[in-house]
Amino acid sequence: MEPILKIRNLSIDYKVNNGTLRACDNVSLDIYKGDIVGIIGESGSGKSTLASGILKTIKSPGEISEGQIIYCDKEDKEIDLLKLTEEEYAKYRWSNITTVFQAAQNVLNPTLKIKEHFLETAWAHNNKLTKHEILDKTKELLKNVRLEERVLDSYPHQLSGGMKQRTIIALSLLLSPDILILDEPTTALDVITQWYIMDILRKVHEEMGITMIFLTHDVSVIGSIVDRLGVMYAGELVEYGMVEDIFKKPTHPYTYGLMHAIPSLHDDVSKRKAIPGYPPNLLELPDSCRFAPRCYLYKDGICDGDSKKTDKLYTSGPDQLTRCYMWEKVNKICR
Ligand SMILES: Nc1ncnc2c1ncn2[C@@H]1O[C@H](COP(=O)(O)OP(=O)(O)OP(=O)(O)O)[C@@H](O)[C@H]1O
Repeated sequence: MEPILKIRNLSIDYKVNNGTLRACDNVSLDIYKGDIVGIIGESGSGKSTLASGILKTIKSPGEISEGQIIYCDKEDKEIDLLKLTEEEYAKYRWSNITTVFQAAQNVLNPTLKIKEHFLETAWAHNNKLTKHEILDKTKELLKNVRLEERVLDSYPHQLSGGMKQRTIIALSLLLSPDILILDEPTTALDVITQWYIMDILRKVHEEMGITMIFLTHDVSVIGSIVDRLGVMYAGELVEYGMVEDIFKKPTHPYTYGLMHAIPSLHDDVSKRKAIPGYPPNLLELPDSCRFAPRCYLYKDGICDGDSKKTDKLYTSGPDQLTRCYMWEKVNKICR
């Protein structure tokens, strides 16, 4: 399988009053064509910053300080997105790489009918399309997200939150992009609507083969849909691999903690455990490995938490990478 996106040593900083905060630190990962990838991590771990980096929407006081994001287009041409000017990148946004985020519903203009959103978006990228062509495609997309055609004549305030989110998903697919980035796409919705939307996205993926990147703090929502899972902690990617491997054999103690914190219907809820402690303040990182203050391997003296050894990712399985150099011990020692 070929990567569609190669992220290399991506670092993104925010300049704040009391210093520079590196929200995304030296992140490298390959996203493969047609895959569904989940990026999980606690609040503040840098997921949204990573998404904004890929979309080149980082705003001051943030800036991309180093790295490359190579996008392989539909003709297999490699484009370094970070080298594009704002104008050049605009050609790729919507048509190639698009996004749906948590507060996406607010991007619907309250004074425009839903159909006008579709027409304006399509014409902004290709003014040769006829109204008929756009509405035909729109109706097909609405069907994919299980919305009736009548929503076309509605105003946003006449739709429920879940309907608005499905409208945005349909809108994001209008120009047949090949990458869809979903940043907490269902967080603001109730649990039933969350599952309904995840099911729709699964079907959209089946039918369109689009590469999807989900960013969320809630692994239980995406666990059943993603092929690969990346785990972020304090700005770093700490583990990346196939979702079954990560669920069955996590090789970073943080991932282990996350997997054992998820409640399940099949086992004793009292066995679920929250990870003790809190993520570090990114302006006052520990001298040790960033996870050491919360790690059993470190607390039990099995690992010395040497930060220099966490500068890179180690191969911990045929298709699995981890930042923990004691990864072989993780499943034996963690509890
Ligand atoms: N505009 C900004 N200015 C200053 N710091 C920022 C800004 N945006 C994000 N940060 C900081 O960058 C770090 C990563 O934030 P980010 O929003 O990327 O994390 P996240 O994992 O997406 O969290 P959440 O799930 O809560 O959205 C945090 O410490 C945050 O305070």
